[in-house]
Amino acid sequence: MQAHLAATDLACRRGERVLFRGVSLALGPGAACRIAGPNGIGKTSLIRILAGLLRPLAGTVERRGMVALLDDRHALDAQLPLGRALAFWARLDRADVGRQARRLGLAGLEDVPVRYLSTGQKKRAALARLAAQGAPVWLLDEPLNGLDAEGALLCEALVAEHCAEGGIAVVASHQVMAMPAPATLALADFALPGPAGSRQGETAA
Ligand SMILES: Nc1ncnc2c1ncn2[C@@H]1O[C@H](COP(=O)(O)OP(=O)(O)OP(=O)(O)O)[C@@H](O)[C@H]1O
Repeated sequence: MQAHLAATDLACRRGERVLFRGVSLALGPGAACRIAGPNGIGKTSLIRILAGLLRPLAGTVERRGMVALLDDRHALDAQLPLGRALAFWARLDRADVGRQARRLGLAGLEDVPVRYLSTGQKKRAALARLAAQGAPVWLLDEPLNGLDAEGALLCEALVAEHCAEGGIAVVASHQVMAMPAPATLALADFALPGPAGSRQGETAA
């Protein structure tokens, strides 16, 4: 089954604000797209709509293939040593997370409780799980946050390899990131006019 992710005419409302309207994209195997825009424009909201975690105000999303979401909720048990926290996902995903963890520079940290890891180490651990998981569709929300220069290069390499193997990557980031394809969706182009971007009389979906 070939990976596919398409969004048609999406609109998003958060609270009383309509953030954007008319967002569409269509990504097939090997495609990548960066969602760019300033703080608060709605990048995380769009990623969550694409993931199926947030209902759009309007529009539809079609997904084919397993979807993996990477955001600042790393889904690693804070009480467990890193090795055991990753082993949980290795069992669930039937994947070699250890190999990816070593690649991401986490060797030697297996016995350190997740709660003691630095921000960048936790992000690297989440990337290791993502890379091992084998999901064809990656949704990455600010993947470079917390990473040093070497970590950022590793993250870019993972995305490039994923797409070269036929995966799809959507990356929401206000930071410039090397992407395997030059496609950028500037969310500001779809933001509602006016200071609050709101429209009267609309109801939340
Ligand atoms: N649950 C919510 N209820 C009401 N408003 C919300 C909710 N979640 C987010 N918002 C608002 O929606 C807007 C967009 O938030 P979002 O996190 O999608 O933006 P972003 O582009 O990812 O921002 P950043 O670059 O700072 O991460 C913000 O103004 C935020 O306050």
